[in-house]
Amino acid sequence: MSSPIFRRLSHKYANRPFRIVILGQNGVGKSALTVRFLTQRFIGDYDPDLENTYTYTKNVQGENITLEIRDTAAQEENNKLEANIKWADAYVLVYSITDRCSFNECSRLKVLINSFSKRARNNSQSSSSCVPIVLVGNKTDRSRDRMITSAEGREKAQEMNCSDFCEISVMEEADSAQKIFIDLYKRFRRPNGHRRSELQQRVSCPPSLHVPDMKDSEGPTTPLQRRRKALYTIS
Ligand SMILES: Nc1nc2c(ncn2[C@@H]2O[C@H](COP(=O)(O)OP(=O)(O)OP(=O)(O)O)[C@@H](O)[C@H]2O)c(=O)[nH]1
Repeated sequence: MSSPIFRRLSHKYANRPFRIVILGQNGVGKSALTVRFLTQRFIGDYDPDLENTYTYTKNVQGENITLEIRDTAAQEENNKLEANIKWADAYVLVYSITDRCSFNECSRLKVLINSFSKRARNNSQSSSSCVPIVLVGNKTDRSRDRMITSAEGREKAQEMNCSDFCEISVMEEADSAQKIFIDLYKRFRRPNGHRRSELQQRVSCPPSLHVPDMKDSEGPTTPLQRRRKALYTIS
């Protein structure tokens, strides 16, 4: 039988919000994606050095969901990255379709996720399982400058054993940003507030291209006023 302390800790853990961290090279649009999801708005420029964690609550098909979303600063030292990877339940890896360096950076980040995320390590024991990672190619509005094809992106997502892949223009699309986060939650959430068993997580899930789904795409009602190093609550 488990001790009372263990029961208290596991209860606390099971009931905490689902945590998503956004990782990627500088300038790929991590902050733009985060703010697009939280507020439905596109805001052009952000302070590159800030890291923010936002709490987001929303009713999705009759269920109240709470997410914690951490928008990281790109120039993070490895120990900060490690802490962020350990903190999260799921990962959004962003690159710009106009920048091959940012695409390659996703492979490095995946290696770090494999090393530091318990869930990734467990999943890697089963070749058919996937990790809660969405690979996102941003800036599709800049198609003339495209360096990474959609096929390459999809292939990389498969290689990296990601759960999903999509391309997006955060500047032009609000609904796709919603879908990225809500789908991650739906796919990897803890049913009835409880953490999924490892067995439940070990499902085969090849990455696929997103088709925007309007059902869950309404944004929060309170606009984000400004960025600051803090914990934001948006509901
Ligand atoms: N054309 C285009 N520009 C975008 C898009 N998304 C973001 N940007 C621009 O790309 C630049 C970088 O965006 P950020 O959101 O600050 O990128 P970031 O990844 O958070 O960058 P760091 O904070 O430096 O890590 C800004 O000038 C944005 O306006 C997009 O979909 N299309």
